[in-house]
Amino acid sequence: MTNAPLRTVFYGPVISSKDLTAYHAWPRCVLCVGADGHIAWIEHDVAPSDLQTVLETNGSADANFIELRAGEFLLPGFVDTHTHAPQVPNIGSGQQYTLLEWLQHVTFPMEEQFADVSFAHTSYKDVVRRIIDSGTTTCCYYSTLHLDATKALADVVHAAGQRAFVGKCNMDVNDLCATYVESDAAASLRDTDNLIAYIRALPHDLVRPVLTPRFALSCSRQLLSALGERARADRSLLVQTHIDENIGEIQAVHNTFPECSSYAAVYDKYNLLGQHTVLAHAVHLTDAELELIKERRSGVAHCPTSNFNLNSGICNVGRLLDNGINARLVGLGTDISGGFSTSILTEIRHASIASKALLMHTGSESQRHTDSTFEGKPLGVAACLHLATLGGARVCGLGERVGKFAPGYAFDALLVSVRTDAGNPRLWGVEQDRELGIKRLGHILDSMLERFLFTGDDRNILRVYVQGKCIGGAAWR
Ligand SMILES: O=c1[nH]c(=O)c2nc[nH]c2[nH]1
Ligand SMILES: [Zn+2]
Repeated sequence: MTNAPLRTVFYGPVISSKDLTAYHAWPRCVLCVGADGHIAWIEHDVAPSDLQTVLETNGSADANFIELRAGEFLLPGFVDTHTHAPQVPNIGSGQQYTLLEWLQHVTFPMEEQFADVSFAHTSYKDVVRRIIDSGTTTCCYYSTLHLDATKALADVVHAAGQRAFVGKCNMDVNDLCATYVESDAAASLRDTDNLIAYIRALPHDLVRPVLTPRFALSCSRQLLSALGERARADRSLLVQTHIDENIGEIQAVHNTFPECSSYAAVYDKYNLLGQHTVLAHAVHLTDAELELIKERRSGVAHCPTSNFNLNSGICNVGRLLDNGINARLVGLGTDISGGFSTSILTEIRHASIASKALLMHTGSESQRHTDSTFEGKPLGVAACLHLATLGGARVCGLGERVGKFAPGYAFDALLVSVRTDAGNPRLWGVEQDRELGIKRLGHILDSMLERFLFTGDDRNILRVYVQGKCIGGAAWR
């Protein structure tokens, strides 16, 4: 029997998130990627002596065959649920500021330069390459307020083959910088509609448009209202914005929208709080806001590096998870250049540290909670992996397509190496022979994963696949 032409079969260790408390670690997995870039079939435990039979039974004996070497494994690609592409050139600067002064003195002057489309195109090529090679297979990008530069970003992402959401900032108000603002709500909407049509006309649907009211302070009521109408009329459109990041910002929102009871209530009033909304930060949510967001089933992009770096506060992610934000819909965001890293690995580390810092601050570990709750505990490896992959995919509405390895899912994946020859000396000593007993192999795989998550970098990410196609990584260059 022969099936449709099958493209590639991988044989070796495969790790994939199950939920916030557990992940699958299959040391001797066979995973077949079809010609369409989707996972065709998976056999979780195949001894070398059974391999040929398994391939033949699945009609895949003639497929391209890749056997992972000892010290290598496959992991679902990272999902960055919140970042700013035009701020990458600023990365690592301006850390003396808090949010509003940082926007004024560091960020808006940088973003203004993207009025020059040729500068934008050149910059975005570097930016997108760097983000892909960091292991991000799906990225939610903010561009600037410029239409043409945002089209350039969409073009670059499209050409690179990354899965992404690309949004043009809506900003018809800017009290912090008089030269970086759209002329009025109508112009902002016209450019937004133009961008949506442009992105939707691109030849494949890996890149999608996203409505991007920058934050409540950057939009007039008229603009918020019109954007909410668009979100309501087209449920396939994702919305991304910021919420409750910094105390000064929250106070300014209260002053600007005194008729609304909270920051979240502003977005809700204008129909921008829905199932397809990605809310970045959510550091200082009140209980009432938490309830509202939960009711609306919006997702949260947890951006711990940025929150530390801009001195915004520590988001209590355990509280969000326990309160079932959109069925536990929380992902990670690099929030460049509030955050200083293009890598979701950095967010994993800071998410872990943030959860421990909260613990130190509030005292001993919570005794009240059960094993399936998260508040008052350090985030474990399984939770970190989940937030970085499947959780992030769910936040941006792709949880049925990417974020884990299962038949029918797109093969968005990282081929990770913790071998000495990957060039990262901090990860020595974890190469092992596949002939070891299955239990020992599983244990080694746990250790490889944890050490990669906490000490790995782009040298360890040999190949980055999106929809079955290799688009980056250290071995691809
Ligand atoms: O971290 C942030 N980065 C930004 O660019 C921004 N704009 C509004 N609010 C913001 N927060
Ligand atoms: Zn941001």
